[in-house]
Amino acid sequence: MDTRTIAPELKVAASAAAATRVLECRDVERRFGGLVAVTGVNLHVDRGEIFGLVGPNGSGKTTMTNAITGFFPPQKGSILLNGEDITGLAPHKVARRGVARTFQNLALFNGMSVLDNILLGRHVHMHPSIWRTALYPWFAKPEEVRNREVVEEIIDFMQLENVRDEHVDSLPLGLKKRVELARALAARPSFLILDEPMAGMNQEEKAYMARFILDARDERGVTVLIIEHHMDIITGICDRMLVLSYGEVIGTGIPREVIADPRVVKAYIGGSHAAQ
Ligand SMILES: Nc1ncnc2c1ncn2[C@@H]1O[C@H](COP(=O)(O)OP(=O)(O)OP(=O)(O)O)[C@@H](O)[C@H]1O
Repeated sequence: MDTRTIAPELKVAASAAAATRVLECRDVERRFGGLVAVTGVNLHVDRGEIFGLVGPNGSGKTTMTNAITGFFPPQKGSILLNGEDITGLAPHKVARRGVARTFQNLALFNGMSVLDNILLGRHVHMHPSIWRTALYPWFAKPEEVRNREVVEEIIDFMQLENVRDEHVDSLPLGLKKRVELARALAARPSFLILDEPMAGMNQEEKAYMARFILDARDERGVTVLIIEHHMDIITGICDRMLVLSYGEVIGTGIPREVIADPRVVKAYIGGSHAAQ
């Protein structure tokens, strides 16, 4: 396209949109053997948004997060983070660009304390090599102090003071999920992907978790993509949402409008998850 034909005000608007766009997925497709897990998925998440990704079981939600974070890159399409193409970048490199995630199934280290689990979230910021640290330990000292400071601040933010020295395996599910969120936040991400952070929680635990997610956005400036089956949470905290069904987008926009869309209602009633 000849850009000279585009009106200046449109160019300004386009560059402003690009500046606020944290994540953009363009025409993403991922297959596993003959199975098309997701295809033709376009989505974007703007800075400061909480964006909901929903859909019945097997609709491709985790596949999308794995494509974004580099675990299973797309075979077609592209993924842009802050305007830069990160398609196919290794997971640790995506993490270094400020992306953190939690997992659908808890990925905590059971034999370790809450504090040590959260400290592991700092690994993306640990620079000295093992050899340098072993030979010249004073290099590592300031960094270790800094990591401890960050972790203490996160423990305070996530209200985990009372259980900081407990082994994570002794904690109830709601607290384990909170520790996982704390570990992700310890990386000081600018973009956070939460895969079913409230699965298995009771109403009170869900309300707490929703509060922490909102605070992470409001007080720490974190942009959030959340996969969640609880529709009350999606409508309660998400600015926008997108619905997948059989790997394709069937609805996107403001939650209260999207959940009223007949295609979305049908997908949920036909799927194994009823809208809750
Ligand atoms: N690593 C993999 N190897 C093979 N098939 C996979 C893999 N990951 C996902 N799939 C398949 O891709 C499809 C989409 O799965 P995905 O886990 O992305 O769905 P989902 O929406 O996250 O489901 P759920 O809500 O149950 O977590 C499914 O048919 C699944 O079996």
